[in-house]
Amino acid sequence: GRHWGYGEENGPDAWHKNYPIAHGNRQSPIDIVPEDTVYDASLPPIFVSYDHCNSINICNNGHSVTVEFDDTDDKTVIRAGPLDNAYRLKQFHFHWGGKGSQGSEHTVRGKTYASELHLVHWNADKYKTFGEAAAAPDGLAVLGVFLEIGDEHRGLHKITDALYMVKFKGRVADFKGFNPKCLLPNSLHFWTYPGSLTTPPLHESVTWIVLKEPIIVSEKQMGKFRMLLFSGEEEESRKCMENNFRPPQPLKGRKVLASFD
Ligand SMILES: CN[C@H]1CN(c2cccc(OC)c2)S(=O)(=O)c2sc(S(N)(=O)=O)cc21
Ligand SMILES: [Zn+2]
Repeated sequence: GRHWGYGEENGPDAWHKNYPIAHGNRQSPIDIVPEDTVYDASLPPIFVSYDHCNSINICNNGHSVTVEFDDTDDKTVIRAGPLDNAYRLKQFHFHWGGKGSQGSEHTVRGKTYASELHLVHWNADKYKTFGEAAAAPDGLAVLGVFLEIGDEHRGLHKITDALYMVKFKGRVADFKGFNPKCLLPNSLHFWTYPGSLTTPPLHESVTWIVLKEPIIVSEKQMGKFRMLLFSGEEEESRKCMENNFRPPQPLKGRKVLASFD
């Protein structure tokens, strides 16, 4: 049937037809209003252990470009912060705009960024498989990092130089030994709130950890993401992969905690 996407017909406003949870009480992304967040001095810092990094491949899934990791043991995890367990890195991917500075999913007092990086982790202490965790209320933790246009980012080059290999939907290429630690900003100050996947199946299983400090990337590097296609090689209509972001969703009374004052 009609697969979900970001077009006129199958975009975020239509997702509720096949995924009624789209109108749920803990949907993501949200607009983060700093003055409405609650500073929680008891929130420990997040602890990122990405040292034994083991990326496997880079893939164009028709919605974004993802880098997948070997999550068969606790080599690459995040802990602490709002989390009660160690959460294993499964994949990271991006959302971005068509031009200028829209493209992020979370916004900060209405400000959009050019792109947003999502590092997707699952609670392997508590759940046996990723799929099981992805459907559980405390199953996933996604670390969100804003990308702002400025000077070029040295760590992002390895990614943007590999995008030509996965131009078309369905393409997968080897992409070993990439350590996403180089994509994190200096400060790990974060906002956190209970939310959902921002794409179908929209499971309300994500503890969101959104870093306040953006990383800086160049317009040229962002342009390389827009050379990706939503469509497969065999399709005649070639649609550039861009504006693959869901707009902010109702907060529905949720509290956003801040790890910093
Ligand atoms: C297509 N995008 C999603 C893919 N996933 C997925 C795949 C299979 C099953 C499943 O639930 C059972 C989820 S995922 O968990 O890796 C994520 S994380 C995420 S975001 N933008 O909120 O960070 C979107 C998606
Ligand atoms: Zn995402």
